[in-house]
Amino acid sequence: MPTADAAVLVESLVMKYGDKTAVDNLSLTVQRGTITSVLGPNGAGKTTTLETCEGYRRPHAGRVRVLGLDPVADRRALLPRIGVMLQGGGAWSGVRADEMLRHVASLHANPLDIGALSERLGLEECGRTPFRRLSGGQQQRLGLAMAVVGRPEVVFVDEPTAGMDPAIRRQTWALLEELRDSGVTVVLTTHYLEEAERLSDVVHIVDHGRVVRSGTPAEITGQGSAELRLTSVAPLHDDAVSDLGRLLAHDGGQVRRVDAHSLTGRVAPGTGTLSVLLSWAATHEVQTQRLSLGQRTLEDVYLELTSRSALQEAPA
Ligand SMILES: Nc1ncnc2c1ncn2[C@@H]1O[C@H](COP(=O)(O)OP(=O)(O)OP(=O)(O)O)[C@@H](O)[C@H]1O
Repeated sequence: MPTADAAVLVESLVMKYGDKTAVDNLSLTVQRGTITSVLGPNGAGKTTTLETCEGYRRPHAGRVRVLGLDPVADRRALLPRIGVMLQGGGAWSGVRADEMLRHVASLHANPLDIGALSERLGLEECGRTPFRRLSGGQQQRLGLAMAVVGRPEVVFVDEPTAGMDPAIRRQTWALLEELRDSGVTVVLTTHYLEEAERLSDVVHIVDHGRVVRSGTPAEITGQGSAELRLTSVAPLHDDAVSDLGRLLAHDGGQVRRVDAHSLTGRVAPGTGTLSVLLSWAATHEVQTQRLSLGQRTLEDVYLELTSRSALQEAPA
């Protein structure tokens, strides 16, 4: 992946809070004009990484560049070119929503039309409400408006749709997609994996302060292969399981036993696999209690990558 002209470049970043290493040699690249999601469990180091890109924190080791600039040393040059939506809104508690948005707009040379943006994000109804009195979803919307009003080249949005109702969440997706389509780079974190899968051009999955998988959602979910899950009423014979493995291997598939009654596998999608399965079940007299053959989701892969370590850490 080319990195020279990247919107965001994070190289071997290390961030510590006292003795605790929150970000542990993390590297990632965000290409211009993409929606790139940084995903990971609570405490994985996503916010710390974003805050370092935004210039709020100085790297303990490693290098961060945003639009080719150092977010700390070149802060004055970079600030007008980026937009930041902090977790929890980031506005002053007593200030009215419309005043806050006008104030942020006034800091930029060529801001978006405030009326249109407020309408777009359903903020007109609460313009006169002090920030602390806004609902959680309204605070999020105001935070997003403040991040994008200055027409940034790169916008960092930390959990933008947390607390939003489904309709507003969709409007927010549309706004982020429009920004991307107009050339803006969007870097976001979210715990909604369906949202990440739908919106992102590229996804970085972070766990324990490191990137554990990067790619497009299609690459990560392994489009081109399907997930097989089968549970039999009676225990499955070893012969039957290895026979199925042999049959599906012709199309590059593989299966593995989960327990006495169940198996799982990565197989070629389509009717060929289905007919192999049906004739195999007839040959070995396997009566299926459950049989599913479908595309893996980003959530499946995410849980596989991150729950393994969560389980290892769980107290005995
Ligand atoms: N100011 C701080 N002081 C001490 N420890 C901190 C501080 N901020 C974050 N941490 C710790 O650093 C680690 C990474 O936190 P971070 O907020 O970056 O994670 P995250 O991936 O954004 O999590 P979440 O999904 O919950 O927002 C966590 O263990 C957290 O407790």
